[in-house]
Amino acid sequence: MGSIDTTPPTSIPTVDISPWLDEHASPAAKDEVVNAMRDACSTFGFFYLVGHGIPEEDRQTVLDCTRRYFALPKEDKMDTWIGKAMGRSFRGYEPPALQVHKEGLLPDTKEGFILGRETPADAPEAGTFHTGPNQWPKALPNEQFRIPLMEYHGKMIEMVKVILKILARGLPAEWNCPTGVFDELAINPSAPLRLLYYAPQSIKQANQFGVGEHTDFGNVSVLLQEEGTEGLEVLYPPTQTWVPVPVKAHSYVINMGDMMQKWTVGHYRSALHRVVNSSTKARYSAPFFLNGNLDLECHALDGSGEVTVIGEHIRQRLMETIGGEAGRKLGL
Ligand SMILES: O=C(O)CCC(=O)C(=O)O
Ligand SMILES: [Fe+2]
Repeated sequence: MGSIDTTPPTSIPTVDISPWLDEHASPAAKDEVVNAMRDACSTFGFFYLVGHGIPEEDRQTVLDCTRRYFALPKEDKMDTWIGKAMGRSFRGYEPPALQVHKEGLLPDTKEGFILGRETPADAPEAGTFHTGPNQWPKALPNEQFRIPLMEYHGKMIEMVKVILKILARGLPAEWNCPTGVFDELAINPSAPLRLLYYAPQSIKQANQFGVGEHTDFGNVSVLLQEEGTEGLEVLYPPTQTWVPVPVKAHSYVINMGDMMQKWTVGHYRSALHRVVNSSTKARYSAPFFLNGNLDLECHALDGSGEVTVIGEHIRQRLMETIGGEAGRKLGL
């Protein structure tokens, strides 16, 4: 029997996927990538991703767009208010204090702007859950907001497809899953990119966070954070300790969501995390969530029989954090 480690780790692991992307890398080097990602996702559920190939310039452009949006006057932001989004598409401005993650906590202080795959208003599916046209702020020229953000959004989907291929290879061999087991996830997926702003907090209340402790709902989350800021923490279950996740230059923070945990019957962990923002400095971040194709029926990969439809699962989880009247108004 192995001994239980009672020493909390000081950092989440780092996974370099450059050998996976390099056509000249050896099979052994690719296997090492698979093993590193599998170990990170089955212990922490979180890792720093490096060697991803997304140019730094693209990442900085997204953070510039985020700063630009939140510098707009309140009326301009409210012009894109999520309550004005088509049907149940869930796009646009999310004012502060919309989400409560746990009983006893005050609402999150963060505010956000949500965009996703562009579905024209006249498409038959427009206005169904998480599907529809984006709401773009009139005050920002397309070249300074819409165009670079949609380009980045497309790159995020492609990058997550690569991560899914690696994760598929890291599933237990006895499950006999094909290497394309996750491929259908990324076909017409629900894939929100959220621009987030955490206002400086001069007074920190013990029961209020930038984002209260929570797990992500979907399959794979890709977080871009601004360098020189801090606040993200991940719970390490064996010791029940919050491990800080400081920003590491040129990296993403990747984590598994609840749907991935359910689908893989806990092989990949969806870990609790939170953002403590007690800094007197503003903080910007841009998490991207690959929830996946909303109609997809996910059969538990160990063959045990449980079936979950992604759209239903995501809607349930959202209702738990944006319940009551606000949730009803947004079409949950
Ligand atoms: O802003 C961050 O660093 C993390 C945000 C987060 O956890 C979320 O939006 O789910
Ligand atoms: Fe999160």
